[in-house]
Amino acid sequence: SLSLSLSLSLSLPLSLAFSFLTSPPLLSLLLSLLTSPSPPSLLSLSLSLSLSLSLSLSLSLSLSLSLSLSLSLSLSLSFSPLCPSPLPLPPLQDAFFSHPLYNLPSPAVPEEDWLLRVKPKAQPSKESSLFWVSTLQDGYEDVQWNSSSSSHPPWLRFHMGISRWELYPNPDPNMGPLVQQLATHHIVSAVQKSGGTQLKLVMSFPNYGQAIFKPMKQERDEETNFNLYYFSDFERHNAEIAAFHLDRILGYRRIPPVVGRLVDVVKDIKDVTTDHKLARTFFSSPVGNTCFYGQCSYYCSTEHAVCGRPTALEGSVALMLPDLSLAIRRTWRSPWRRSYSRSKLAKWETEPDYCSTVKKTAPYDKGTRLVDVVDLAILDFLMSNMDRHHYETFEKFGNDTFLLHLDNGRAFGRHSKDEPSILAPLRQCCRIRRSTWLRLRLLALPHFRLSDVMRESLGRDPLSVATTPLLAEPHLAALDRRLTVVLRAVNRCLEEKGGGAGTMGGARGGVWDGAGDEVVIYDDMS
Ligand SMILES: Nc1ncnc2c1ncn2[C@@H]1O[C@H](COP(=O)(O)OP(=O)(O)OP(=O)(O)O)[C@@H](O)[C@H]1O
Ligand SMILES: [Mn+2]
Repeated sequence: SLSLSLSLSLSLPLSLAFSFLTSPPLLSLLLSLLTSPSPPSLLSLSLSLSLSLSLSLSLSLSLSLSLSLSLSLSLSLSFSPLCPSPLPLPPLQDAFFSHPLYNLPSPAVPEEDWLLRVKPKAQPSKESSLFWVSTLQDGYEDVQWNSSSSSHPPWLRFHMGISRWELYPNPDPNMGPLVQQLATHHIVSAVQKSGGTQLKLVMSFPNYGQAIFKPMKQERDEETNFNLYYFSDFERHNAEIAAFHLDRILGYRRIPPVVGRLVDVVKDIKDVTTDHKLARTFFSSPVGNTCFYGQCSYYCSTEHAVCGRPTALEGSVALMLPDLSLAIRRTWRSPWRRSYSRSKLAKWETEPDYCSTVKKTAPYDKGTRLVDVVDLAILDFLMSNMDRHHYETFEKFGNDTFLLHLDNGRAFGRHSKDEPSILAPLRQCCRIRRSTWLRLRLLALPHFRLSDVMRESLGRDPLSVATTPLLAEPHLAALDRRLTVVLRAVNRCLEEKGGGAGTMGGARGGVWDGAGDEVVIYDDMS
């Protein structure tokens, strides 16, 4: 079944097999079939099952049925109990992202630079369809997911759009529908995600999409206790959301989409979970709120439970990357990793010439890897994330590829203080991509001010449409302050190295010839 999955034929039986493999519960599978919006016959079935359906909804649904399948898909979003109607999200494209610096000419993506490929005429094997017919008699046979991308659900279109240099393009017409679904789609299953230190859940949607849910643990305007080490800090759901926006505004596009969402602890988690260990940790607090704490190595105890009000719980929902069986990821230890000890310092903190060693070490001695680590350091400095011990890449692309910026929950903990050491890669190596540098300078201009662009961008998150801003104003102000620190660091490098801006011949992925150790600006634009 692994080789079948690899062919990614996108037929329903196969994706069923797939979702069965990735999320064990058969029950949720049945449920997802019932609520699957794809085939009209099934849709009406799920309609008749739904009690809370209003007249206007069924009207618009039948309308959309005659129009197209994908339309009915987005309409079924309104089933979520906490979101009675689709949120009025403004269009995601705006003047800012139309700027030429966000639309650099790039050659067409060669076939081998896509992470996943659809086999155009792949048919499910007899064996696998028979296997599924036995349990799910009628229903899915009519479904035709073909290679035309308009028939794919947004999460799948996102997966199909991942390439060697970015997770998604700009502009991305798929981003709106994808964000909308993450924010409103019916949750058919929620189980604890294994691995990692803090509590998080994997949620599944009726169209087989999956997402990682991190619950709110800290109020948005709360600052992290100054006596707390970065490695014992809480993870913040709004940091995950804000990091996605910031990464996109910096023009990186290396963080999977994350949205804010209010879930119902009972209906969306407790009632649908097949995770017995998780289910056992639910309880009612003294004031009658429903709480749970799960099982993990930090903060998973009654004292650190997450609680609904009385059942509504805020959290971040991050789209899951393609399953590891389809796209293996490689984990790299960051050369500027902290010691994760209260008493020890890391090598880079004591050796002033640390970067010259890194520059000679593979894979940092060639290509874009070093400037990509600098890009990541800039993102982390802006949001004050000290917890970047590792980063990941897609194995398929070898060393010439972008870095995934996953796990940003410990960012945006403090606004009143900057952490200069996070910028060490930039300060010590004195190298930065030209495109990054130019975009940073753009974001320092009064009419494109970083804090303003962030405020506007975050304002489009479904959660801030519904409640209060996702980042408190002092955090936004800190972004502008830190941006000037980054630009000053680049200027200092240029002064020290005699304005050593030069072309290195190689554009994206070009081979670093090692000749220009003095070059500050890595030319990725020629
Ligand atoms: N959007 C995603 N899609 C798929 N896998 C993901 C995604 N985000 C994170 N992961 C994987 O899950 C792992 C744990 O997630 P994350 O790092 O966010 O949690 P954590 O509790 O902070 O973990 P740790 O304590 O190890 O840092 C990551 O190392 C990554 O491999
Ligand atoms: Mn982490």
